[in-house]
Amino acid sequence: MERRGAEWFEALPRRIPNRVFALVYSAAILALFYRHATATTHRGFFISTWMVAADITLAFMWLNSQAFRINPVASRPHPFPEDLIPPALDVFICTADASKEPPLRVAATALSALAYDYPPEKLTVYISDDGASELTLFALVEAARFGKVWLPFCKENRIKLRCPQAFFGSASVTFDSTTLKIKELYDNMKRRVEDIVEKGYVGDEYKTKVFSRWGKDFTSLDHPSVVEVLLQSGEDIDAASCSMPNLVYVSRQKKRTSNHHFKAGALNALLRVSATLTNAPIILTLDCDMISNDPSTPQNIMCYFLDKSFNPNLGYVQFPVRFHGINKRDTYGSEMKRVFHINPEGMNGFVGPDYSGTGTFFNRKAFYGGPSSMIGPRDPDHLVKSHINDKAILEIAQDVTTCDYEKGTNWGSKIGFRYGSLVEDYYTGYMLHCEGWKSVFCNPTRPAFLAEMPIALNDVVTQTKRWNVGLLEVALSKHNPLTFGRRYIGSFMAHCYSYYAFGPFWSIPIMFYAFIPQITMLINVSIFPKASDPWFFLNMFLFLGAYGQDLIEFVSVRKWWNDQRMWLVRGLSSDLFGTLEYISNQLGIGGRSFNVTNKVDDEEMRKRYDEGKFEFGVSSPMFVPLSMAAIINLVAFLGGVLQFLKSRGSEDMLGQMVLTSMGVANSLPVYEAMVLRSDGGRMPTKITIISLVLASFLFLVVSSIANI
Ligand SMILES: O=c1ccn([C@@H]2O[C@H](COP(=O)(O)OP(=O)(O)O[C@H]3O[C@H](CO)[C@@H](O)[C@H](O)[C@H]3O)[C@@H](O)[C@H]2O)c(=O)[nH]1
Ligand SMILES: [Mn+2]
Repeated sequence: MERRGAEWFEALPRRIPNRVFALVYSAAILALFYRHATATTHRGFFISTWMVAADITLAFMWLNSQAFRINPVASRPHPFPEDLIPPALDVFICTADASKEPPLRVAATALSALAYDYPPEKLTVYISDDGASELTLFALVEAARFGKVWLPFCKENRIKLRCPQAFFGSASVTFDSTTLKIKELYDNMKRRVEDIVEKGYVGDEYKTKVFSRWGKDFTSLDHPSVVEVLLQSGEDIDAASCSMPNLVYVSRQKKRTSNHHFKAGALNALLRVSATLTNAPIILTLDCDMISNDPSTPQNIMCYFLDKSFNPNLGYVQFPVRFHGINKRDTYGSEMKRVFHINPEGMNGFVGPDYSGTGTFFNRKAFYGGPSSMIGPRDPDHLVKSHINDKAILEIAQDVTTCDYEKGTNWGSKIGFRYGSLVEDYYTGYMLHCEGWKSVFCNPTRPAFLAEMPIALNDVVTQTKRWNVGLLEVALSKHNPLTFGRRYIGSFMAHCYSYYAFGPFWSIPIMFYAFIPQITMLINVSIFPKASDPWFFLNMFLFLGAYGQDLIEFVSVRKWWNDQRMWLVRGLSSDLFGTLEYISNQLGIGGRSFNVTNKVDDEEMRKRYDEGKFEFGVSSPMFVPLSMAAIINLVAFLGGVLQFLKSRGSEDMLGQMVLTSMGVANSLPVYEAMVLRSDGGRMPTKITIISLVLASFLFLVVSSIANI
């Protein structure tokens, strides 16, 4: 399964120590289970069972994670072969809710893609608006106009960051007279858009033909399909008399009664519209907050698709999702270094990285069956000859975005982006790999894209809860990576995918280790080996070994610390609640929904975030288990300190004390938010009280069954 070809790939040196460590660590795991099987302790049945379940889950996840570590490989970029003509490129940008995704931001993202250093007659930017918002459309109309000065300005000055919002906000800009003039134009545009957004509708003075569909019966949940060409290459000329690229606004038809399949459905609609209008062989998918940070990206990746010496079955090129606006200590571990940087390198050594949903260049053919089993369209290479603004063509484009179009077809099952999981990105990439497509991870020093992450804890865990529901939808389906996937992509890749799919199960060990050692220590029940027992060192080795390896891969101690804390926080919130939501969906209670991540900035909140404070603020039930853990750990810690002072049981309890101290250190921001803070981000008193009550209850329950 290993990837060959020295000129394209470079094996990373860490794979050797990784393999050695994996051997040692797996011996330690075996020893642990040997002890579980043979040791006679005075733990009760209930606690022993949960402990074994916790340790089995940890061992299973550890086994999965080894697949990422066994053969990490970096890709070597190749210069674009000069004698080749660049193919056409269709860029897909999705937006879904103008109240959570500010129209100005969507427009700025579109501008950053329109401004690519790419032949304008070969570049088309498609916006899919699942919110069917005239405000978003208005912002895009404004962007199309502003683009006519912005594009030549960027190209003449060789600007790299071509999202106007980010560019004017960055510290390195020198404001000469031209720059100031452009900034004024941008500010005017910004003001117009923000005024309209504030009003909530587009006034008559701005109502051009493109808004004609928005009428009385037009709502975001029920409306006909809209396809509007806002810029047309060859027709629209910029301020330097060069052609503009194409810009197309699409809002697929919606009916209350049909299933829209969320983002996957939106992307499939774009696949068909673009096949009708431009049919570029290469497609870039972007979220509406993912701006381009490097105008040469499309040129740079074409080598993978065009160079004959590279794998002809290349399905997609994945860039790491990198973020701007993350605070220095990365409070919520939002960088997701493991998911977006370390693990993709691990998969790059086999079939290739998973699909992250954004920052991905696709081979259009990958959406139509396996490399050797294409299932339509009849002529995937057809060149679109008519004008994209041609009336007949636009009618076809409208037709392919109606609710009924997909009925009785393979869309979402065998072709296009796949339906059935709320992580359509993960699921689609996985299915493409199973069909035989390969992918490649491209991680240039200068980030190709910059995205944003939520800055309130509730938004963070709500996002991961949705991911968890989607992951379980794959894990517990007939496409389970370990049974189905293994047959097509091999064991290593299957374990990589399994690592994510079963991620929500982290809550089994995390809940155990957050509550049980602490409560049992309070009632003087020892559950780990004594400090003088040689087995104690085994436990310490397993604990420190896993954490240590994680730290080494992370490099920055502070970021690592916050990242491991978020792992625990997720285990006590989104992993648990995601699993519960998945179960209730399966039972038919409550429908599946894609809760769009909030991208609106609150100034006060941003200030607190930049200071590194946790943002609780809202009374979210997901804060309850982690508050309970904070309380129980603190009480146990104080109790433990007393016991140690009296030097009673210190030998028996050392392991439990180590975990409790770790729990308290991790909970410091929770105590602060409960007691010390008075700002809007403090822990709501209601949550604190509920947690106190439930923590006491849990204490009573566990202490009464601890010896059973
Ligand atoms: O019905 C929907 C719902 C969402 N979106 C768009 O999907 C994108 C991602 O949504 P967001 O709320 O930002 O979700 P995140 O969890 O931040 O997104 C991550 O996770 C998603 C899967 O859950 C992937 O689709 C994304 O690419 C990936 O960045 C956004 O551009 C949305 O506008 C739609 O087009 N239609
Ligand atoms: Mn997002």
